Amino acid sequence: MTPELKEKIDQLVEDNKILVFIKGTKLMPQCGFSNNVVQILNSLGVPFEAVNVLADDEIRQGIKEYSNWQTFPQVYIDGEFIGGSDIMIELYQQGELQQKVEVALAS
Ligand SMILES: N[C@@H](CCC(=O)N[C@@H](CS)C(=O)NCC(=O)O)C(=O)O
Ligand code: FES
Repeated sequence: MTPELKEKIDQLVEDNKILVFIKGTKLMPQCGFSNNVVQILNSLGVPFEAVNVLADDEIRQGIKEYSNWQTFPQVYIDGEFIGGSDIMIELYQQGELQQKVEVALAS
């Protein structure tokens, strides 16, 4: 990955307390896995930013290396890589996601 791309991703992660890399947009997710995390975050009613990896192949490939995670969605909360759809569903069901999000938004 180029230093420029790493810097671009660093900036995105830094600027957005809750950031998701998904296929499609918040309003129109293009895959069921991406849709899962969008709906979970919508149901929590928290602000979040979404990057559509289908619209940017450089980011689509680069973020896999950056996160060391090969699939989408990818979720970052407060600069920390959380995981994908399975992990988000699990955290949500355990009530841990609500907690993480509250802590992130309060900081
Ligand atoms: N078990 C994964 C499912 C996600 C998944 O399998 N994503 C695939 C299909 S959308 C993917 O991103 N493949 C890599 C790519 O399309 O670049 C999760 O929990 O997030
Ligand atoms: S785009 Fe086919 S499974 Fe996600």
